[in-house]
Amino acid sequence: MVQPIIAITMGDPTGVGPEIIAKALAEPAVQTVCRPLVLGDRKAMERGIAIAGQYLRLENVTELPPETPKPGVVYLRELSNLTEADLAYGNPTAATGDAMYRYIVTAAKLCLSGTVAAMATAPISKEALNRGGHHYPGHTELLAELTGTAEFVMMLAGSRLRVALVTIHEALAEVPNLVTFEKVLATIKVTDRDMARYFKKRPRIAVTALNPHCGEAGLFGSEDEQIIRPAVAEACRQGVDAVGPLSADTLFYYAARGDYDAVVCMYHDQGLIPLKLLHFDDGVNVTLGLPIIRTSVDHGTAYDLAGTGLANAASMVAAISMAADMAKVRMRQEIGHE
Ligand SMILES: NC(=O)c1ccc[n+]([C@@H]2O[C@H](COP(=O)([O-])OP(=O)(O)OC[C@H]3O[C@@H](n4cnc5c(N)ncnc54)[C@H](O)[C@@H]3O)[C@@H](O)[C@H]2O)c1
Ligand SMILES: N[C@H](C(=O)O)[C@H](O)COP(=O)(O)O
Repeated sequence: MVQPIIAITMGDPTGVGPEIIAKALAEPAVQTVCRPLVLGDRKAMERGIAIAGQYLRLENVTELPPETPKPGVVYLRELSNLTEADLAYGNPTAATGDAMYRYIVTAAKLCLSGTVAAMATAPISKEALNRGGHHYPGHTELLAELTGTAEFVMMLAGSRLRVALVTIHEALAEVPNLVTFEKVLATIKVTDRDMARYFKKRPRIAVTALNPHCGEAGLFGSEDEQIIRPAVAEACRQGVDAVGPLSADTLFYYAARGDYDAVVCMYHDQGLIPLKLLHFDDGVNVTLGLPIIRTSVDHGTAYDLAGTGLANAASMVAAISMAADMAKVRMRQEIGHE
């Protein structure tokens, strides 16, 4: 069977991206399940391979990797030719930020045209992306715009816990205004639909409260009773297996022991703290709701480690593997085998 092509975006070339890509591509668990195509910068990738200490050869391609990739070869579509100054570890310039953007846009276009089966992203610096003239809070929002998707969900997934976010990259002070009936309902429904589609299981979903103790009958806020409870009830009416709002302080304990398949959370740190506590090494960030498949590492650019060779590539391996699994599910669905 010809393996699906997964576009792997380099992320910030001055962070740990190139190194973790090199480490991941040296893993048989990655090489045997897909044909990786790296989108990035040649000098940065050469440096990443050297730092990772891997015996890999870099080959530029103008289109795609061959149907039978050569062992030990990394296929690269060279999308930038950054200078030494642009590649200084931990110091991305505006040109570096613009390059990160171009890697992502190219991968999204390749996915949309069906040229590649999925994309897996290495970490970017959102600040550098913005300095490069691209005003997005992260990959998720950029990909939603590029694919014309109104209802999208950031999910971070590990074997013990999966969290899906109602609000993503927002100032905490804005969160209460952004937790609306429509947004909570849409997050529950997209999570239910895409988990059933790609992970072959109708999920049992728990929904967190926003306030301590679910607002304690209005003493600590009204959002839980007035917004979240009706949204969960409507999701259930539409056939979703959901429960909530449940107090966030205890909910993750039950979810991590297996009572729920996913937890819909109201804001970024509410969901990502427990997720990263359990799964920082091997978690995957997956964007649900898009017409394309996108996975990512669950960590950032780790500038403190860039260039040391100490970065852990397990999340990158997991992200590429999940993208390949999802691509295969989708291929089987498209030819009517599921
Ligand atoms: N998927 C993404 O693109 C993504 C995800 C998270 C953060 N970011 C961005 O990354 C930048 C830095 O963010 P941060 O400092 O909050 O988080 P970070 O994840 O980069 O670093 C937090 C800590 O985790 C460690 N760490 C991170 N990745 C590691 C790895 N692979 N192996 C071993 N240790 C690792 C770092 O050394 C650091 O001590 C920010 O610009 C942020 O927006 C990007
Ligand atoms: N919120 C994510 C995390 O903390 O891991 C991260 O910032 C990545 O976001 P994008 O996938 O939207 O870049």
